Amino acid sequence: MKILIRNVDIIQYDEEVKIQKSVFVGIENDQIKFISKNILENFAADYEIDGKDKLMMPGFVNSHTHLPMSLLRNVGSDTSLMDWLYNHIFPREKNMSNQHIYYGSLLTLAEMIKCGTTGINDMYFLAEDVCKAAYDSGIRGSLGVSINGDVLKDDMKREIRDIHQKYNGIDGGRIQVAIAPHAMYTCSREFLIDSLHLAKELNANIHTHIAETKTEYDYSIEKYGVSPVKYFDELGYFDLKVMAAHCVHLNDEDIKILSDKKVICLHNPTSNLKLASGFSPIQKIHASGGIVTIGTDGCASNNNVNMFEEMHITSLIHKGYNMDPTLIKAHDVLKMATQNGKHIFGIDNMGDIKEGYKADLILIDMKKPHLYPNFDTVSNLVYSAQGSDVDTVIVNGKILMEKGELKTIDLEKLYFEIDKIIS
Ligand SMILES: CSC[C@H]1O[C@@H](n2cnc3c(O)ncnc32)[C@H](O)[C@@H]1O
Ligand SMILES: [Zn+2]
Repeated sequence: MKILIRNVDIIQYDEEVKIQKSVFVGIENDQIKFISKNILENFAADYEIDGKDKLMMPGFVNSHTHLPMSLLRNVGSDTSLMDWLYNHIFPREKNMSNQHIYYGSLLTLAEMIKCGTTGINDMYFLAEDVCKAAYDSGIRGSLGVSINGDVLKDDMKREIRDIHQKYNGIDGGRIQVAIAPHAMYTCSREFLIDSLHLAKELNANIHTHIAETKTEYDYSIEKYGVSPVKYFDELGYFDLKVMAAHCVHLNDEDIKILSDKKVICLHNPTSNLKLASGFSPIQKIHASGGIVTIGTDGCASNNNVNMFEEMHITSLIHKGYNMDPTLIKAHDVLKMATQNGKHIFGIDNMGDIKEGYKADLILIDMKKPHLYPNFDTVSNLVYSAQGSDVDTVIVNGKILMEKGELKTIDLEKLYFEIDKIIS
């Protein structure tokens, strides 16, 4: 499939921020084939998009999500993490069927695509249905099969191997399967060691929650004599690629470990604010050369999956909390929310608008009162833009939304199916 986008402005921000006005962008299969002031003569497009008044940028990678939790949106609001999980969420999750997982995932994916997300890093149970929904939606996904308990039983291992076999690497690597032990406080030491062995056997990445609350940090010190980060490090986790959600309660040694071992720190500012878990020291992780990405967490602790909001909040809270307006600059936030997602997928040529890069990109409608006048495009995107400004979404060279209309998800049918299963 060849797509031609005419007269579009593009933003590139790998290093310096660069804007190119009114160019032609050609997409062939999953990649950006050319960016040019003139159309390539031998490029016979199958489909054309008018890019006038639109800005093309890389799509968002929502780096920590629990897709089916849209069906639990607003459950247990105004409680702490442990109260929320054990008294409100876990009891309801026990009753979730495969249908809840599939349609709940699809609902979240619809919301995500509408707000410009092109890649996700998820973890949930009954993950085969999450994988199916992600595959069907066309999004790029790293999908964690979530597990927890005292003993990693044979049936759990079988489930993981089966899902991995069925989905890992399909559609040219668009879908990847990870192993997701929930957290140190819901998994025994033996369970975590066995999960690590399984990840090594499958050559899979690991996605888990680390150091989210002070309660978890204190529990770790009391039970194991070390911080949660050090605990995972001593188990050998960081020899593999680990995607660590939250990373809020960290000491200086933890920050050095996370940065040295190239752990991908998944920052979830809204969830951390709503559950009052604390403020992750991302400016220190960033300054010490660590990898920081941004995620919404599940939409029951947020309560939406809009990455524009997440960027805005990331920038504001760290400035405010540290009383330093120079911290976490708009350019850094934009990279954390988009480009840094490439580390999750292990794909070097993604996260910028360049020839030869993955065609995971979005068009923003810049002709909006709240984006006028446009003196500083990066600040405009981080501080002023809204999810509803997203006009078109392309992933792996396939159009998932055009002019605000979803192409891979039938919303009316989806609402109908959801009404059936929740009634
Ligand atoms: C077993 S699937 C994932 C599991 O995680 C739960 N969850 C959602 N948000 C959080 C969070 O912020 N910290 C810890 N656990 C969380 C979710 O409800 C699922 O049970
Ligand atoms: Zn989470």
